[in-house]
Amino acid sequence: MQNKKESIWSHTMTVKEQFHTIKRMLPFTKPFWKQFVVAIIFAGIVSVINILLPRLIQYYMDHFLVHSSTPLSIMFLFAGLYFMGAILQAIFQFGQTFLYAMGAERTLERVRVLLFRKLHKLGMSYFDATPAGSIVSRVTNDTMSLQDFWTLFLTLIVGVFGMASALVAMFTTNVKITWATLVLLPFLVFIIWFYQKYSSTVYRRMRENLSQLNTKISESLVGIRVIQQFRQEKRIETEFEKTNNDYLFARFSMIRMNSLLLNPIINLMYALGVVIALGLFGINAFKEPVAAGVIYAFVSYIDSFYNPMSSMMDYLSTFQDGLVASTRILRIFDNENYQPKQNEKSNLEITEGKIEFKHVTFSYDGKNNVLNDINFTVNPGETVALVGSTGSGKSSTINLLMRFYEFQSGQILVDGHDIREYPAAELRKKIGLVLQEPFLFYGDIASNIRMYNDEITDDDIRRAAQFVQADHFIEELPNGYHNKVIERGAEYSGGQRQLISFARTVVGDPKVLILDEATAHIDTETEDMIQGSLRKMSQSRTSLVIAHRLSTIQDANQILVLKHGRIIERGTHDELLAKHGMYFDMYQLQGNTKTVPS
Ligand SMILES: Nc1ncnc2c1ncn2[C@@H]1O[C@H](COP(=O)(O)OP(=O)(O)OP(=O)(O)O)[C@@H](O)[C@H]1O
Repeated sequence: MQNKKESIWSHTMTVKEQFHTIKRMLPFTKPFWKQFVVAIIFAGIVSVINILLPRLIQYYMDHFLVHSSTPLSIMFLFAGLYFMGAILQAIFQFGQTFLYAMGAERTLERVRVLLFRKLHKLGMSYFDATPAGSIVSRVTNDTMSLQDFWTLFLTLIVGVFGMASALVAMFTTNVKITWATLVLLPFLVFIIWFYQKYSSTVYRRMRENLSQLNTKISESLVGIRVIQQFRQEKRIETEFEKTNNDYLFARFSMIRMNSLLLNPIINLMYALGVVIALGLFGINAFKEPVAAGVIYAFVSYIDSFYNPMSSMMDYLSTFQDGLVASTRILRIFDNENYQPKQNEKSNLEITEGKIEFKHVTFSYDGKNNVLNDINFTVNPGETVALVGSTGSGKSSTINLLMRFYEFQSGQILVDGHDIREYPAAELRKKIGLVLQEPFLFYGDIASNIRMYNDEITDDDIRRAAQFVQADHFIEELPNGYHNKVIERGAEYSGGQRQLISFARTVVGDPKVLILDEATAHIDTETEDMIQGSLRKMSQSRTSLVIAHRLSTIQDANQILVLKHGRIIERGTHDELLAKHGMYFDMYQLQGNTKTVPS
């Protein structure tokens, strides 16, 4: 859930933080620096042409237009020159906008790719702590905010060029009158300062409201079943309407502020500048005649001076947005919460499938141990079952073997070697995991079994499906193995999804098989059907099985009973029943009294 107090959007960045963030974002533009430099040079050329064009008109007015008999050829010459200048300006303007926008887009694309790459390197603990919605919003919304951020730089560069060149032109036209028109400058600076301060608050509020709106939408979509089941629609709708309303009012504030401060005030300042200039030129005219062309050029320069102001201010308002988005993105890049490290250079292979846990202790948060001094061995081909009440640490044990989390002390050995000594690919290939909630990808059944491993042939897929007895239902589908799988496999039953994931696991022929409540979603009939297959699968493989239904693990070579992260009992099914301990109680609770040995 989005916590209002913790939201990064509510934090106003100091100037030092802003500079630091910009400095860190700039290297992303490095591969495209040539485009940016050319775009900036073009922006300079556009500003120069912008100054030269009024000069041309000024020259024409003061040297030719004042005479009643200007030859047509001169008129055409100046018209032609002006037109060519305007065309040149348009070409450079196009080049500047195009090159800069392409550079900015490429930079965004690069940031997105690097971000996505980085996300896949992060460990599970990062994903435990960060809601999926928030990660999606970083890769999509935040990178989009960066677009405005980069555009602002161009707008600023173009604006500064435009204003500076206009100022130089004004000074070269009339120094005194230029100083007089600059009387308005402090007021302008005050408006910019005020706008920047007020707009960042308004935009921040808008961002926060939007973020809450997104959280509400994603929460209600993810929990749609629970919402409908518990008739929460009204409450969710009311909450959504309130958040939406807050967002609307935040936008109203923004519209009010922009409507007042952007164009009207800047236009007013421009008009005042023109009035001052014309007034002073008028006073000067009492002493000596003032050329009309000079007045025309000066008024044009005042326009060029004020014109970039509103677009610069407009982008300034989203500047904070871009900075905050950058900070959020940089936080992902800075995250050191990586997947546990493996020795990627080693050539070690898992050939036997022997698993040993030696004094393994583990905690998710570094404070509270969820596994304490875990010791057990699974010999090649053996099946070891983990049982225990909910929260006792069964899944955590498997999470360590799958290297989803790094453990704090002890050792996990595979075929006698430290698990860290194997390259990640070898572990993933030789240790097959079937999860409680099988996840299917968009595509078809074959691609979900093959998992984009080109070494796996269509025959392999068929054999794997037959092995887990998924072939019957797959072949009855309209397109068989090429039947479509939509997102998360929503069109298949829990049991069917489970069977597909079984086939996916066995097709790679792993040495070690890990089944986490693998039969939880399968009805009794299907379960009976696949229990045989599971036994077959386990025969040649080392298996570590989590099961709540104790009847399914009676044949295990060893059963480990966990409680509060410790193994409190171990032995075969019969040995444990004879102990009359926790396993015995659990077994009886499941209504299995008849088979309990006396
Ligand atoms: N990602 C996590 N972050 C922090 N704590 C966790 C995480 N996953 C599990 N835990 C905690 O670790 C302890 C052991 O959980 P674990 O999932 O291993 O139990 P389990 O025996 O598999 O339970 P169940 O049978 O309900 O699946 C619990 O107290 C749980 O709250």
